[in-house]
Amino acid sequence: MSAARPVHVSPGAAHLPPEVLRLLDAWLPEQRWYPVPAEGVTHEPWLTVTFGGVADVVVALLRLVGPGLASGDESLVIQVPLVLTPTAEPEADTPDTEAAGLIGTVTTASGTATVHDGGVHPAAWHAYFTAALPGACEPEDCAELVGARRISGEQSNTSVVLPAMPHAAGRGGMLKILRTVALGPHPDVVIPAALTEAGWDGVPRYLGAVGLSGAGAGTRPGSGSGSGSASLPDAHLAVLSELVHDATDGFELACAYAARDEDFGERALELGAVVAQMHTALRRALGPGPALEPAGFMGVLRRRAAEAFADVPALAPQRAGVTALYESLSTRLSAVVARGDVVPLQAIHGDLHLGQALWSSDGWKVLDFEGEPQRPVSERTAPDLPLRDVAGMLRSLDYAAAVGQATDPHWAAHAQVSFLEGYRQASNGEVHEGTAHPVGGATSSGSALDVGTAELLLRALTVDKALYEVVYEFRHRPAWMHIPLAAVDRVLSS
Ligand SMILES: Nc1ncnc2c1ncn2[C@@H]1O[C@H](COP(=O)(O)OP(=O)(O)O)[C@@H](O)[C@H]1O
Ligand SMILES: O=P(O)(O)O[C@H]1O[C@H](CO)[C@@H](O[C@H]2O[C@H](CO)[C@@H](O)[C@H](O)[C@H]2O)[C@H](O)[C@H]1O
Repeated sequence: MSAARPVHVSPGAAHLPPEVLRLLDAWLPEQRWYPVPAEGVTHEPWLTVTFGGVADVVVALLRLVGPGLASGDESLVIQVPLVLTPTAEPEADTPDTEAAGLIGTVTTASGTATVHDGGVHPAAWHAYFTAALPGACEPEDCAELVGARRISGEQSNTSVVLPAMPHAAGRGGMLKILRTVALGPHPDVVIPAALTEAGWDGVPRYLGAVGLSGAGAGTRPGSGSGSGSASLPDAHLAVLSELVHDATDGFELACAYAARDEDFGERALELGAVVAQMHTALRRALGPGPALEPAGFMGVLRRRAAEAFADVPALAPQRAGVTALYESLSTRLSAVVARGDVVPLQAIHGDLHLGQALWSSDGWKVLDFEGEPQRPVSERTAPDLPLRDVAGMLRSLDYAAAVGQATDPHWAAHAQVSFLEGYRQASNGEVHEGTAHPVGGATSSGSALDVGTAELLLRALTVDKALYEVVYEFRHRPAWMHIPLAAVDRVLSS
């Protein structure tokens, strides 16, 4: 056993020869987690991270520079862990070596080295793991990493299952290497840490994190230490949590029900209750936010819609309907505020969908508090309306009906009504404590949204989510673009 490994941070491309950077320029845009369309984008080395006592693992933090991308502190930064291994012979590129994460071989003045993707390499997993957990093992006898494997699939980050890792409640860990690094404490660290500390068991228990400048807010004291320089930016690189055993992905579960036309009502009801409890736990753990300010809120909705219209020409016919819906909402919200009512904001999940929920023998567990990865982090972490998460789940149930090819035309609507009922029932418990409105997240202490405004708000947030999804599908899965496009149509004509 050793102490937690210190993390060393150097500016620019220290430890990374230009040959490696050139290799990455070609490889990065092909990765599923690459966050933007690659055309015209260059990769500018920002920081390089190494781990004390580990020779061959180097993490490149690269700023994405290009047309339409934010710059300076707002830049999109991607995390690229690499394993550089000196070798005598260049390794041939075959399907086997690709699966093992071989990016290529470089020859520099100091010799020839293979370059592997650290996201799929045990040496890098070990480096992160021992940086997150004090007293963790050495690589040669690391029982904790036995059987470790990266999970496959459409992920925005890189997650590694550690089935043998012991913890207070049993065995099994999940190491998540964050592919998009944000300046400041990362919500996928801070929120699970706060919910775990508050004792809410609807989230996999938080165990530790890796950060640049020491333990950021919400990390275990002493874990993930950086090299301690006061000038280092605060940013998280990875998070470690308990593995939820025998879990089924919520989206796969719902699609399987939809494919059989089986009633998903009971599961959806339970999920609604868990989402309501999550909102209560977040409000208690992180405190209430400020009141919603209609002009600013509507400004953000309109800007996001304008961005979606600019990105996806197929959305053009919806522009007038979206504008009219937002206009009605703006008028109603202004009236709410004018009569002295307050709509409080709070920490929310921010990108809630069925794939962020695991169904286990212990009920539903909620994952991935990163927020919508395509949004700037300041927007993602800002206090928001809990109703935004509700809209996210409603959209997801619609996706499950479409992807699972439910033939029952009421499958999605029935699941959505059950979800809302579960949310309402669990929120009603809260009203007695004077903290939450059963639908809209407004306070019950003399200042609630009227039902009409709450419903309009939910429609607008559903459209906002569906527009985000249209852009997401346009970039990543064009064959599914019809699903959110149809939803925009439906909400506008309802
Ligand atoms: N603690 C956990 N226990 C079991 N499975 C998990 C856990 N955390 C994540 N997963 C699985 O990994 C997948 C990806 O995790 P997630 O945090 O959503 O990553 P991403 O941001 O890359 O989408 C989830 O859909 C889930 O199937
Ligand atoms: O991978 P993340 O969890 O970061 O989220 C992104 O990818 C999701 C898809 O993997 C995407 O979700 C959309 O598709 C889901 C079905 O695959 C559906 O259940 C969701 O409702 C829908 O939004 C998510 O929007 C995106 O941020």
